[in-house]
Amino acid sequence: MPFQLPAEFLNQPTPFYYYDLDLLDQTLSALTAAAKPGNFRVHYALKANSNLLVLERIRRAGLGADCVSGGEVARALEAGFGADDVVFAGVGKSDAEINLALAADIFCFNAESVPELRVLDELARAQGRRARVALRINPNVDAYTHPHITTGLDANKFGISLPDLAGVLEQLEQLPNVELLGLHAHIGSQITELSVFAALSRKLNDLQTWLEDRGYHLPHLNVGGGLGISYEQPDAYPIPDFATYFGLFEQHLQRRPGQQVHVELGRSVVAQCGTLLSRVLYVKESQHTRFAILDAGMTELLRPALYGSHHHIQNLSSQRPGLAYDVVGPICESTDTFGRARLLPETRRHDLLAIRSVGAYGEVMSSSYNLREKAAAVYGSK
Ligand SMILES: Cc1ncc(COP(=O)(O)O)c(C=O)c1O
Ligand SMILES: N[C@@H](CCCC[NH3+])C(=O)O
Repeated sequence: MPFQLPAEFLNQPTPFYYYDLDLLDQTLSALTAAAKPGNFRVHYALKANSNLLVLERIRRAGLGADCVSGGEVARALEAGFGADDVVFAGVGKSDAEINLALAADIFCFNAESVPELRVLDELARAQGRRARVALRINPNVDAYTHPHITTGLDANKFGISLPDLAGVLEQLEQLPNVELLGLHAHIGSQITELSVFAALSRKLNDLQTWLEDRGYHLPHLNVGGGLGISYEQPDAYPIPDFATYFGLFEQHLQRRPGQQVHVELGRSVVAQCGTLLSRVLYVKESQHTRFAILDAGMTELLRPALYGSHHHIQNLSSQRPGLAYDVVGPICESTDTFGRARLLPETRRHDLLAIRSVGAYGEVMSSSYNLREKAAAVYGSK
């Protein structure tokens, strides 16, 4: 079914974000069925979308929270996630953020370097606590995704590279206020070549054997997130292929007896339930190009400007014959473009356009550049 905006929102001032909470619930049901409760512990990555109404649905579905800042840890707790369901990742955690998470007694820090482990040890001692950690390793596995959102290659800033791991474990022995719970890896986002998760599993299997040879038996293994969605055909594929994703880990990851496997999915949970609604301000015909100039821009949705990413665009007001448009925003930047030569029904001033698949990394990445006001969010549910 192509996207339809519920009638109650037709007069809502644009631009605004619309979230289909029913689709979110259906996505969560598919996810939890595929994760077979007990087989995987799923932490939702708040960085994708941290709206409280969205978070509450996710929490009710039984997911934990994966946070990447003190603000996200605080938001997760506010949304009712239990501290023992919160993990805190990030290559540059500040002392204040670590202190907040320690005081809340969160489940685990995904730690990425020896300097960070030392600070965790020191701050935990000062609070009279122990910091539980998983070591984020950089497995050097290519995720075959956009280079800007690949995180698990040697060239990326994330994680501990494998040749350094022995040294890190040695240092860890000197840190009495840090407790090693497990390993963590995240190789990238918007992954559609799913065989990379089999490659990641094989790397982790080898690593576990290497660790066991040195006497380490770790109760937790976190394989990160990254499952991609269909930006091209959101109506044909509204719910990502969770069954294949979890199936690959079931098949290839050698889980040790009693070991808990964690995943941190963001985009695949929320992307398809969000739509950005915008009205056409002007249609401008230049020598070579026909522009549809919208009242939404890169301030509301940065992904096309940042990564050249594709979002499906629909004109909800017009059934007229099609024409090609460059769909652009009002911001004073040439990259403020949502799509080039897009075929749309003939488009006129005040037509309502829907930019699809923006529930993840949409509203959270908005800015006030050009002193723009933040777009509203509205929620639909039958
Ligand atoms: C460490 C970490 N975990 C989880 C995620 C969530 O990834 P995704 O939204 O692709 O599922 C990200 C983002 O790429 C990340 O950097
Ligand atoms: N913000 C990115 C993904 C980065 C994920 C976080 N490591 C996107 O819009 O696709």
